[in-house]
Amino acid sequence: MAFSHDRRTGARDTAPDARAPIGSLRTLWPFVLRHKGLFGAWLAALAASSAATLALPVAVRHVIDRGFSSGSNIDATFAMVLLVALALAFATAARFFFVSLLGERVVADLRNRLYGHLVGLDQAFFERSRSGELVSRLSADTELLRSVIGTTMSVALRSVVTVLGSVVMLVVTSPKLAVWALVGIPLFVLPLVVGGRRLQKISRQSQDRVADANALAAEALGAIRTVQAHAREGYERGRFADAVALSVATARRRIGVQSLVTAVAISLIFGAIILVLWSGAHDVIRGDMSAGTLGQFVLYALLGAGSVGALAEVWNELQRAAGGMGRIGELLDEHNGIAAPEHPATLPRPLRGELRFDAVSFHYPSRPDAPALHEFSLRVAPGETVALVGPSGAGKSTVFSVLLRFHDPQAGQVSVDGVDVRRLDPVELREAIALVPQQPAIFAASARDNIRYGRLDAGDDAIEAAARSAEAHDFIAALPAGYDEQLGERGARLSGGQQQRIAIARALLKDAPLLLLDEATSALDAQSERAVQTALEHLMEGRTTLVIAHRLATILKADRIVVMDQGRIVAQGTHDELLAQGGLYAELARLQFID
Ligand SMILES: Nc1ncnc2c1ncn2[C@@H]1O[C@H](COP(=O)(O)OP(=O)(O)OP(=O)(O)O)[C@@H](O)[C@H]1O
Repeated sequence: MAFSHDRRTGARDTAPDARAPIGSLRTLWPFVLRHKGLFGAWLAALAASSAATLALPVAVRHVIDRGFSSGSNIDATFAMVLLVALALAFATAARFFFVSLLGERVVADLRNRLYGHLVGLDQAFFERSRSGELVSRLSADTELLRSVIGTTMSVALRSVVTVLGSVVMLVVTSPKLAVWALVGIPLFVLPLVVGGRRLQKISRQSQDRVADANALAAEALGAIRTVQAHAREGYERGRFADAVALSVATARRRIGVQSLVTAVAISLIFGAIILVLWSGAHDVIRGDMSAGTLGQFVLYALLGAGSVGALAEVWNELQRAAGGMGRIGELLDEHNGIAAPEHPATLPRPLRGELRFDAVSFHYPSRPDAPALHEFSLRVAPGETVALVGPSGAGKSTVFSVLLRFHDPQAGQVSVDGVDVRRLDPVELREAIALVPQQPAIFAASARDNIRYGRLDAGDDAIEAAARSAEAHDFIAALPAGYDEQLGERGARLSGGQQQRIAIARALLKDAPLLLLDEATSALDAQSERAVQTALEHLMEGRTTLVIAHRLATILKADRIVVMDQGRIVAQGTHDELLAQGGLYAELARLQFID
């Protein structure tokens, strides 16, 4: 198993689950409270805009009753209406501004908090989760919450205020019609709520089908070299087309239901208005009510009904958001199994660089019955270079993992200069170790910044010196933009040997006393091979080195060779000694290092 290889590229997003307890949204509250000023400003703007909304029908009544008759103060009436409208405009703008900004700020805090938490979690967590899913929680779920705060929460509170306000004003305007309306409104809102629910369920299925198609595309595009090398473009086109067709079929059902709901909604709303108008018209004709009052009543009824409808919609959205928040909450609750002890020990300075493994037994959390290391004991003297060799799956990479505290062994002890690594802060431990993985991670940044990853405060001179020492200077200098050349995602613009030399330069810059080297298995051409070899020799100088060796040159240079099989050490010695013993090493040497 390659030490640095990341196999978790799961691109498939999990569909947000339908319902979750609204209570999980409470987790958001502390994030909102951090912006008390914005929150308060929003509430103030909300109060103002609701007051203006509720005043508008009264203004309209005045227009109808007095605005058209000569003699009354027509200018003053219209000026008042204009004033209410302007107040509504500005209060609404302010409300939108404050609540949207609040949403952005809260979501930004939440994303920072979540990402900060995630990058610090232990390897066991990353082994059981898929990186695609984590990214989707960081993006899709937090996005959901942005809309909750920026829109849903705003609509909810505004609608509650409007519903209550309209009910009061309906009763004030015409108690008799109010009874009609209060019985009628729920009757016509109910079918809409039911239809909305159903619509939402189908919508979700439809989104899931779109996500499936996207996941398929992401997977194929991510492995485009494999796809093309197998000449499977046609096959992939077919698979994608099938997924898209399925999503259209699901969308068709959604569109159908949506059309039906629209027809029912419009019939019901107009039916209700006509009913109220009809009954009110009789009152107006009899002279029991003014035309303006009827107008005012209808407007309040519309406002109230619209807000009840909005609340029903908001409820569904809140539940979706609660689902998102629930999943984020779960991630925030994940605790780091490899945390620093309360009073961490410190490593001696300068570090001598002695490594000890004492009867270390370890199995991966997902494989309790398959020990990856079995009573593994090894002492590496300061400055010594030990080569680990063994068949695939022997546990070589696992030795690195327990030393780096990516995992803690179930039994035994790992120590550096006599200090048990479990007593150290993992950050201090890892600062003392330079790791050159088999497949170095090259970031989508400049060559300079990629090397600087080894020591963030390194100056340009130090970076160049490290690159020279790593035999990387010449090829970097020959790039069109030199050290400023962007290396492309995953180092797409570099050869394998060049990527390795960048990783070596990074390790040289880090200048840590302990070196873990996972030699690449892939063969390089002779020239590149020699450059990498020279770079490695510079890197190993004066450091305690553990190297997972695949090349004879490296093995011959090591002070000692440790042969591993099934998590144990089966033999140790020099190349000649081990060859003379025969056994596993002789077999491996024949297959791997000696043509
Ligand atoms: N993350 C993991 N979860 C579960 N099991 C694992 C994990 N990583 C490795 N293993 C298992 O632990 C054992 C030791 O693996 P390890 O990667 O240490 O071997 P290796 O000697 O480095 O092999 P290779 O030379 O192929 O890289 C193997 O049986 C492997 O399947």
